[in-house]
Amino acid sequence: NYLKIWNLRVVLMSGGPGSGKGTQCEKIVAKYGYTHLSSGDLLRAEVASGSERGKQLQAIMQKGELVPLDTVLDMIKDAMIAKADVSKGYLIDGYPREVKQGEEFEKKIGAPALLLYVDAKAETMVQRLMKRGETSGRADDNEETIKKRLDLYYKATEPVIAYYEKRGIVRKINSELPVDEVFAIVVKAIDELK
Ligand SMILES: Nc1ccn([C@@H]2O[C@H](COP(=O)(O)OP(=O)(O)OP(=O)(O)O)[C@@H](O)[C@H]2O)c(=O)n1
Ligand SMILES: Nc1nc2c(ncn2[C@@H]2O[C@H](COP(=O)(O)OP(=O)(O)O)[C@@H](O)[C@H]2O)c(=O)[nH]1
Ligand SMILES: [Mg+2]
Repeated sequence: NYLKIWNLRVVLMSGGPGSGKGTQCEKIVAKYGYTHLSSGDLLRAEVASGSERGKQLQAIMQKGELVPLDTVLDMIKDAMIAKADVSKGYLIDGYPREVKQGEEFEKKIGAPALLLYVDAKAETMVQRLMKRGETSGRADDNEETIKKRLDLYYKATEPVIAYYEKRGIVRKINSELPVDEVFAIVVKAIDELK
């Protein structure tokens, strides 16, 4: 089963902070039974554990900066291996965040079949995150950190999408639409895979 992860389908979910990745992932899991791994959630779980490593992560995330590449990739890989027996495929949310992370993912795990790119305007993303911040309890859902996350997204993460575009696996989806309309396009993209 250690080897099984290399044969399972990998779908990447990308897009800016607040673009609706988590929302769409939940719906994908309900329909397709993929194993959802959100790198942000994995990191927040480590923070919540109160470990020494968690404390270091917390400081980075609070500033809206990126956690070192190896830390996140190891967490994702461990989680993939742990689920290999029961998994029907993986939905990786929020990773890779920069081109280097994409390259490392390919080396250590493999090539993704599809990248779903949920795209919303910066203004929309800020609005959604400020709203989410009222109830999320997330230390980084505040105006100052949101701005930094957005800047870093445009600088570091958008080039990742361009990197996968060259391979023809990117499906760009307008996530300004209502959730169910966004999902209908997502379903089409996944169903076209074979
Ligand atoms: N591969 C990743 C994923 C997350 N993070 C850290 O975890 C924070 C939160 O990540 P995530 O939950 O993915 O948040 P966003 O994409 O900003 O937005 P959202 O929660 O809205 O999906 C990031 O700002 C960053 O500090 C990281 O360094 N590397
Ligand atoms: N109007 C609208 N709101 C959305 C949509 N997707 C997500 N949201 C809202 O935007 C916020 C951020 O969504 P989330 O899924 O956490 O985004 P992520 O940061 O990309 O994971 C949430 O509070 C959602 O309720 C969408 O397609 N349309
Ligand atoms: Mg999310």
